[in-house]
Amino acid sequence: MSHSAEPLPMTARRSGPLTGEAKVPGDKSISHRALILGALAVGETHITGLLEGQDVLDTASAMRAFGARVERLGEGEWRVDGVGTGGFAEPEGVIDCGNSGTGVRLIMGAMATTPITATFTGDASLSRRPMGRVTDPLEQFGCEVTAREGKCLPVTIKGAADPVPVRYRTPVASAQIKSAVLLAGLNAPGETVVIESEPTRDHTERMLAGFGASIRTETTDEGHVITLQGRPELKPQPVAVPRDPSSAAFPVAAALIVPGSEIRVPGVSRNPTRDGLYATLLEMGADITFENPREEGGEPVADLLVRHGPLKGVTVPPDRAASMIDEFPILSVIACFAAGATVMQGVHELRVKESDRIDAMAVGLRANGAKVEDSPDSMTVHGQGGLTGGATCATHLDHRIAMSFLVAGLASEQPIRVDDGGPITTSFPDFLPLMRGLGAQID
Ligand SMILES: O=C(O)C1=C[C@@H](OP(=O)(O)O)[C@@H](O)[C@H](O)C1
Ligand SMILES: C=C(OP(=O)(O)O)C(=O)O
Repeated sequence: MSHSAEPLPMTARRSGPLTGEAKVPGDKSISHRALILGALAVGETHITGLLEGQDVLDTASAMRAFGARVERLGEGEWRVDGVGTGGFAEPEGVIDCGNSGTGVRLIMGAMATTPITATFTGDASLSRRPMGRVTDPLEQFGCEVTAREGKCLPVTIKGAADPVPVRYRTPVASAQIKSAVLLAGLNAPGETVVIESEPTRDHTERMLAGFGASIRTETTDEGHVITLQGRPELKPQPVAVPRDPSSAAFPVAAALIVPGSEIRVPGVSRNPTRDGLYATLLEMGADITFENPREEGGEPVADLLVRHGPLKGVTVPPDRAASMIDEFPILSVIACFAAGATVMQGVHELRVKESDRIDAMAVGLRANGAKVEDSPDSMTVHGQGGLTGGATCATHLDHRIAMSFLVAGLASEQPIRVDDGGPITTSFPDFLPLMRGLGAQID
């Protein structure tokens, strides 16, 4: 579902030291996958720590529409009664994935090799995003796709009655493309293979293995090669969703740039395929310690202790981009408070997210006094140890753009306003109370 049509302006003001504990919500990527794999397993999957953001709630509704029983038992606690690989029923209505690229692309993959027809829609942001990157490889399995001009939503897929397995090299580093192909491969006979040049987040592979699928990953001369044996019987597993490192990035950034701050962020995933921002922050000289490292629900996690301190600009290499793809907007804010230039390379994918994130950040930061350069594939912020603020930023239906500018306003000289904070509920429904609890002035 799309969030309410009424824009929700918000303002962040210079705040005193942020202190306390920031319990950020469950990981969005893992939450989508838990619901989808739960729906494709035979029997009952019990999920704890599920992110109850709109993106994930839309995936839960979609799984119901395809015939799974999906029930909320309590806060973050959900039960999914799955229909088995290839067991999806034809949905009666249109599948509205709201704002979520992950939701729509993974669900298209999950139904493309079952002989049913489904039509997918989304909000204005999702309707602008490219779907051909997923529907092209799905057609190779034998499904039929009709889409709006430019291969955008609405998309209708007539699933393959007699699917064939696929060997596919992803043209861009994208876990959504990889995952859509693997999920389609679940109901194709034989081996489905995905080859990526750069490794991307591996939650689908980890969870498929956890649910009993035969899946292996090798690094060869061809790249990163993932091979899935089709038609497994997926066995329900308890899934404990770790806290989302992409959501943690916002309170972490706020603590780094607001003088005198010291916060703890417990139980955050430290999956190496998601860790690029934290590697970058350490190179910038950030005072972050990772305490109590442990394994939870098949993912490495740690408690973060974050303190304000001086930061210096760095160059982020292109081969790190995939491991921090959603964190560049907030990194560009942190970079304004560092000394010297922060250069972000290989970031062209940011142009096809909920908004063109390079443009949205460059325009908004410049309006608030920052010196920013951008190219089709890069962004450079010339850090001046602070930000003037005072301007209103357009968020373009993009939760990460909204949260990034609100964090910036906590340490800028003048308040920073966003035109619409409504989309924040897609990934971080408790962002405002959590940040206010640390001492942030946002209203
Ligand atoms: O697979 C996933 O859960 C995601 C993959 C990334 O997208 P791409 O696959 O388009 O890079 C990321 O930006 C998105 O927030 C979540
Ligand atoms: C890009 C994002 O999500 P999605 O692609 O699922 O819309 C994000 O959460 O930053």
